[in-house]
Amino acid sequence: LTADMIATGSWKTATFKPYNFKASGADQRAGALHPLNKVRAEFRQIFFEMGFEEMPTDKFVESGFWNFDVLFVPQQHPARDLQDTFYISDPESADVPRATSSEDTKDYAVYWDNVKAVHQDGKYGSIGYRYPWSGDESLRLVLRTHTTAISANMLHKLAAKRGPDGYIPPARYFSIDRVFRNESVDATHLAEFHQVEGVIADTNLTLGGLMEFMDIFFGKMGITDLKYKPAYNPYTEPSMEIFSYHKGLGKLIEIGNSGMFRPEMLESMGFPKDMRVYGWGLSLERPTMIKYGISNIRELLGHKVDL
Ligand SMILES: COC[C@@H]1[C@H](c2ccc(C#Cc3ccccc3)cc2)[C@@H]2CN(C(=O)Nc3ccc(OC4CC4)cc3)C[C@@H](O)[C@@H](O)CN12
Repeated sequence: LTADMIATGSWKTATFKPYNFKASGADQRAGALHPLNKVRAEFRQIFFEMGFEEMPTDKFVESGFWNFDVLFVPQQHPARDLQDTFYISDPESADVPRATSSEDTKDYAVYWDNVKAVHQDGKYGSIGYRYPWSGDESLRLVLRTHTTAISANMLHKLAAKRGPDGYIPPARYFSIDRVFRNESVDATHLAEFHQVEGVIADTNLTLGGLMEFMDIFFGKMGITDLKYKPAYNPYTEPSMEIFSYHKGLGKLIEIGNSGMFRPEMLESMGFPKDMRVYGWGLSLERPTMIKYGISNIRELLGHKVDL
């Protein structure tokens, strides 16, 4: 039946086959939520219900100062080499760190000097790395290699806050966003991935408390029976790799990494010696690939082409 048949009246003499009301409709190319966004929403829900505040992660480009130096990562560390980190050629360098809003009352010159001192000469009881710390190196621009750069920026601001009791208020921050590593690409690794990171700042925090919190946090994702293995990060001491036995895969798998941020990082920011900060991280891609049975990480990118 066409518009023309109706207009000319020819429909009156035409023969039509009977309607098949049982016929299925045409394939509707309906949209669907991206698996990464579905897993991201699950993590965000868990963070929010556990009292975490989401960090602003809309800065992919960071200075070496925020991405490495404030985290007590020495300027000779291999993670800072070209084969691990994407450096930006234009602009050539970042501005020196400064307050970016009127309510930011931190003295960035003092912070800069503290970071330089703790690397170069040691400070706060640490012997430091004892090398000539370079301000120019610190101002080189990189694609952030981890969201811990933002965690450091948020913790630095927290150190200036005071609660009604006159002390720095406890805080819980999280972020889930893209990070960039100049790594060789394979079926499970791309030059970028989404890092999930949480930090908890408070007094009387212990390593046992971190393990207990990890059990609860990952338990909410159905990841149980965690095992902890001593590890090393320049910015956390002690550090632990987190493992879990995955029944589906029939093996122990690495779930993430965690630790207590070092005093060289926290006291440089102005935190008192009794303030501790938990940090932990994992990727969004790994749980998503396992949950949705995706074997090649490229399936998480771009259009899914039906072959
Ligand atoms: C360069 O690779 C880094 C990435 C990524 C990672 C590792 C560490 C951190 C961190 C951190 C940190 C530590 C201390 C303080 C602050 C942040 C963040 C991301 C994953 C971390 N990993 C990872 O996600 N593994 C994982 C996580 C969940 C999961 O769920 C399954 C349903 C059951 C399965 C696996 C471990 C490995 O995949 C590892 O090979 C790759 N890691």
